[in-house]
Amino acid sequence: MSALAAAVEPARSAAAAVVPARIALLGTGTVGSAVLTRLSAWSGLPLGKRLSLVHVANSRQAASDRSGLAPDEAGQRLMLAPQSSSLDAIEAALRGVGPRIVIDATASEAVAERHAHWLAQGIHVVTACKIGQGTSLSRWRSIRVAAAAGDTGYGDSATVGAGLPLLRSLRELQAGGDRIHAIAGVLSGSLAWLFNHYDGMRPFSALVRQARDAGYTEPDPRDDLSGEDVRRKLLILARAAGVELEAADVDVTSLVPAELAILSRDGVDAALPALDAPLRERYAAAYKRGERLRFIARLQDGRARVGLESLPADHPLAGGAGTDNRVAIWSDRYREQPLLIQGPGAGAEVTAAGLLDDVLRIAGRR
Ligand SMILES: NC(=O)C1=CN([C@@H]2O[C@H](COP(=O)(O)OP(=O)(O)OC[C@H]3O[C@@H](n4cnc5c(N)ncnc54)[C@H](OP(=O)(O)O)[C@@H]3O)[C@@H](O)[C@H]2O)C=CC1
Ligand SMILES: N[C@@H](CC=O)C(=O)O
Repeated sequence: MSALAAAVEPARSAAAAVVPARIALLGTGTVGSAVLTRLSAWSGLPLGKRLSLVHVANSRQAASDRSGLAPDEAGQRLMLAPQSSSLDAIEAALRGVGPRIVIDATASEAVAERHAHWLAQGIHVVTACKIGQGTSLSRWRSIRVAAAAGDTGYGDSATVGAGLPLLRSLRELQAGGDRIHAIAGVLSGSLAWLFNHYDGMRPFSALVRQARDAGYTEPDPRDDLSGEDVRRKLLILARAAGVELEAADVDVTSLVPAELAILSRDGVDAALPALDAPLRERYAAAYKRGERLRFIARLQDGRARVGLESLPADHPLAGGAGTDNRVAIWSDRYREQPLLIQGPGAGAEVTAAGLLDDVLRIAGRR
């Protein structure tokens, strides 16, 4: 063996000896399916060898295999699975050597309620769901306490900006000694898409259906239209910036008329046209002034608000296309001109990529 080969060999066998992280994926809808697609593209590649999918579940069924489920067969295995879905089954399914990671690709309160428990048990959590960190302050605190107690990671990149480097930038600025002064911007991918496409001619409700079918909205699009999804994202950003707000501290102006808000989920689609007349009026008024409608979140001096604003066409927050989020951050070093972060803020592929970035970061923590 040459000297070079002898030097390379131990490094190779150390890499080969890396124990893959064991993954439980919860949710196989828009985002969960894209996670499976991305994982299956890594089959046989070095990235894929670092991860072993041992459990997949939706709200109805679950499939587990300690030796690993092939991601491209997981959907089929789930359909044929005799096991009904239970959050109690996850710890047993993840048992074994190597880091254990739950990926939460649901919008489920019950799953979010378990985050702290898993973290305290030594199971890392990576989530696209904002309910864990973006609702009550007590739940946000319990997640942080549990992660410290369990020495576990909480991957939240996908919760705001669908994986855009927003939370990461806030944390890095503070780690570098900056205080965060203010945050303002478009935090909803679906509302960005809607107001980038709405021209006052087509009914707004038809666009909402299109955004839902493209996978940009929450499972219930009223969670976007009411501003609730943006409230959660602003709370996550604010708390990460050291401003520990309660949900009620955010002043939210909803786009959902009362007659739509009171319906059960089954009745929503048929009632969406209730949005059309009020939004046509808002659009016409903005158009007359040469302005653009944008759904904006603002945090400044401990005050937070979320709602539709009419902005001059050349306003820094009026730009962007498609589902673009566009967020300005003012801090000690970005005092006059803010740091501006822009990019797609919704969609299955970017969100799945954001989730798996966090998974790989955590799996590499050893
Ligand atoms: N869509 C996007 O662009 C983005 C979404 N997100 C977040 O990702 C999450 C998922 O969104 P999306 O994929 O669009 O939603 P979907 O409605 O398409 O999928 C949700 C999935 O969660 C499953 N589920 C519900 N409860 C449970 C449970 N107790 N155990 C296991 N699985 C469960 C559902 O099961 P079943 O199929 O049986 O109903 C479904 O498969 C949401 O929290 C959303 O806010 C974040 C960033 C971007
Ligand atoms: N429904 C959300 C999806 C991403 O979080 C949005 O529209 O931004």
